Amino acid sequence: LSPAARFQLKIGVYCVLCLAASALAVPLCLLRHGGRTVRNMRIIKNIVKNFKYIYGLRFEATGLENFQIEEPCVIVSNHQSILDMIGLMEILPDNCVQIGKKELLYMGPVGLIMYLGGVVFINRKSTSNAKTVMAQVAQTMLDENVKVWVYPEGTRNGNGDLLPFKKGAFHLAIQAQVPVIPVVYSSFSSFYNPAKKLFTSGKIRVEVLQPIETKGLKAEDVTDLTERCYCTMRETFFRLSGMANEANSSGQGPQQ
Ligand SMILES: CCCCCC/C=C\CCCCCCCCCC(=O)SCCNC(=O)CCNC(=O)[C@H](O)C(C)(C)COP(=O)(O)OP(=O)(O)OC[C@H]1O[C@@H](n2cnc3c(N)ncnc32)[C@H](O)[C@@H]1OP(=O)(O)O
Ligand SMILES: CCCCCCCC/C=C\CCCCCCCC(=O)OC[C@@H](O)COP(=O)(O)O
Repeated sequence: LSPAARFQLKIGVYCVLCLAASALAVPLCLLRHGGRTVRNMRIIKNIVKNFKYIYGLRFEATGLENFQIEEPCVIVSNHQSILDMIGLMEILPDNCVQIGKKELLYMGPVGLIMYLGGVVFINRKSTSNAKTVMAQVAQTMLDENVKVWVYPEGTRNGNGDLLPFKKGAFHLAIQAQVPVIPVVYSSFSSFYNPAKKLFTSGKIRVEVLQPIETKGLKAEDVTDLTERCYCTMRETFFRLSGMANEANSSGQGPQQ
């Protein structure tokens, strides 16, 4: 097999695996909990945690104790690829739902299992819709003590740096007055690169950083909170990925 065909095959297997595992998990979730609830995430997690063995991925996680807080929180992490779902389930704390784009709902059994797991779907093309949904989430997380996982880059990005952060996650944290917990995954580029048709086994470092408190912060502090979080996560990303620290710019976004 050529490297390109091998790459396509591995991705194809991943898609089939996700579809098949979802089709298996749907009846399990329905029998166990009867419908849409975050408690289904435990079932999904226990299944997905085995995917890493198929691809020879190893995870080395530190800072997991930072998830041990009583109150809800907003977890923000970097987003490199569809493989992030494996890294997500590797460390996902209990009672935690993710924010996802609504297009994911239409992936057959995969959409259904996300729905059953309590994933909150937003329409990224409509800021007002996204804001309304996020405001409801702020209330729900307090009422039901759930954590919310957001990818603040808003899209996948595997180019070896972080995209500038969108502000939704930070509005959410300030509205609910709950801490932000940053989570950083090291770069996949040494073992996974679609442009180079590279997909081998590899090790991923994950660090759960200390909670950043938002008590007393107001809407006008969102930009500052976003930027602080971005800088900390970018530094951590370069450190975990073994790259020279390029994060000496003061603001968000790639340096000119
Ligand atoms: C069993 C086997 C199973 C196998 C398969 C299993 C599968 C799954 C299991 C479950 C796993 C689920 C995994 C799901 C992963 C999903 C990943 C994704 O889909 S990532 C993409 C979607 N997520 C996001 O986009 C989140 C990040 N985006 C944001 O936070 C954005 O801010 C937004 C979407 C809320 C809005 O974006 P946009 O319209 O582009 O607007 P902005 O530029 O961000 O903001 C415009 C101005 O509005 C202000 N703003 C933003 N939000 C708010 C708010 N909530 N309240 C008030 N104001 C807000 C913002 O500040 C901007 O104003 P400015 O003046 O510029 O500051
Ligand atoms: C009957 C319909 C069949 C549809 C077949 C689709 C098969 C797809 C199967 C498995 C794919 C695995 C999905 C795992 C979930 C990962 C979520 C994810 O990473 O979404 C990407 C999104 O965050 C960002 O989107 P963009 O980078 O902006 O784009």
